[in-house]
Amino acid sequence: MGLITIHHSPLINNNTNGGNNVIGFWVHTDPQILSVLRSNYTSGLQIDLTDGSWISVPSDPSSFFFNVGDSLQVLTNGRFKSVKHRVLANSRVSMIYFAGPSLTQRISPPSFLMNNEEECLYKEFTWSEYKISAYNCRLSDNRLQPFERKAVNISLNDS
Ligand SMILES: O=C(O)CCC(=O)C(=O)O
Ligand SMILES: [Fe+2]
Repeated sequence: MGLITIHHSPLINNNTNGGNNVIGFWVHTDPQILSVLRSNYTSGLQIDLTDGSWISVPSDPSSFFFNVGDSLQVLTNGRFKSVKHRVLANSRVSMIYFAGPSLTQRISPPSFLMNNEEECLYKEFTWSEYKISAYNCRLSDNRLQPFERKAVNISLNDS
């Protein structure tokens, strides 16, 4: 299953916000498996480095940007991270294909990926269970948290 969206984050004068960045799309992780993004020549997409700083993704209209979603984080048992990101209001236009599972699909890592004794970080759930749970969360929440088996601390710097 998939979904295609087109985003336009209009340019908003920073002076109207006391010189602070104006956010076009608030911080979130993508819920699906993989997001494939193509943008115009305008930057604005930023990744949360979890230490309070943000790194900008350079715009390149001749490249695709792939982003790991929450479902792929679970499918790889945390090996691939679904990073928090946001978009600044900056005349940016992007088109994104979100590749997601079907509603009844169980999301859990395949056995061939698991090392001996490796424990699943997440309880098994279906994509529709995730979606129902996500409706009760805020956009910026860790929407995988209700499915964690125990407190997992996944940071960008984990090996
Ligand atoms: O507009 C962008 O570059 C990214 C938008 C986004 O993060 C999303 O739609 O999930
Ligand atoms: Fe996103």
